Amino acid sequence: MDALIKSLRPGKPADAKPSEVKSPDVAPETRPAELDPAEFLAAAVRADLPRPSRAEAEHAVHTLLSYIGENPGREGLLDTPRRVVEAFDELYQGYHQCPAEVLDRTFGETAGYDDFVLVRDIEFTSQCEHHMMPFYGRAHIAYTPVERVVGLSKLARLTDIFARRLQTQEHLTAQIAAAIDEVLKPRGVAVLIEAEHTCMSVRGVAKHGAMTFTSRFTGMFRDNPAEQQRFLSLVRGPNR
Ligand SMILES: Nc1nc2c(ncn2[C@@H]2O[C@H](COP(=O)(O)OP(=O)(O)OP(=O)(O)O)[C@@H](O)[C@H]2O)c(=O)[nH]1
Ligand SMILES: [Zn+2]
Repeated sequence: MDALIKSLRPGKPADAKPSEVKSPDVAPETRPAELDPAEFLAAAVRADLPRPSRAEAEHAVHTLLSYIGENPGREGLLDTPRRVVEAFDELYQGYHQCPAEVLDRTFGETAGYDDFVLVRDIEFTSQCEHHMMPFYGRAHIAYTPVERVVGLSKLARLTDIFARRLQTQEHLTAQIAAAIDEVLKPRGVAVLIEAEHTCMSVRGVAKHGAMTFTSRFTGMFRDNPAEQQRFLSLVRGPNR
């Protein structure tokens, strides 16, 4: 796996802008610049980069409590900075996890299986990068394997790793598809995500129940409208 991640890091200079970095094997038009696999397939937190201490993070929560008009010294709030930082550790654990590793274990005994594999209704909760408020919903993921298949739970684990980072729904959708494409090299990937954003239901425009749909199709799903339609009808069809 290390070799895979290393092979995806084409000696990129630390200060290069993403737009200046070229992935060697992929035509530029097939993948947006921000989806450089060297960036998103490894764990995002690097041991060699300095991070604020836990005490500093708790102090920041203390400051926010004062900012909203609270008294951080009252009994009910004494442990709140610790709890909030622990909650952040949980909600943002995806920064410490490696998407490529999750897809590393594959199985070859598929009896010549040659159709797509669809895992529907993968529940997730993520945090929007604009407001740091939750958005939650379901991801539907299909891929058409070439010889080897991945464990089904790994598609859900992959979703969680990317969801447990600050995200936009579009970025989450694209990253899931790109990771599967990059590691499994399937004949195609289809990802559909439906989610409700609390930043537009409990604040701001306050529209409860508005659902956002995003999709990403690669390979045979992008090139063959019939396959795309078959995926969509299994995900959204009358048998639900
Ligand atoms: N495209 C996209 N937009 C998102 C996502 N999550 C939140 N947003 C939007 O991000 C936008 C941020 O808009 P801004 O005008 O900068 O921020 P704001 O003043 O808080 O906007 P309002 O939410 O309209 O009050 C809002 O329209 C949000 O609805 C997402 O996953 N994808
Ligand atoms: Zn938001």
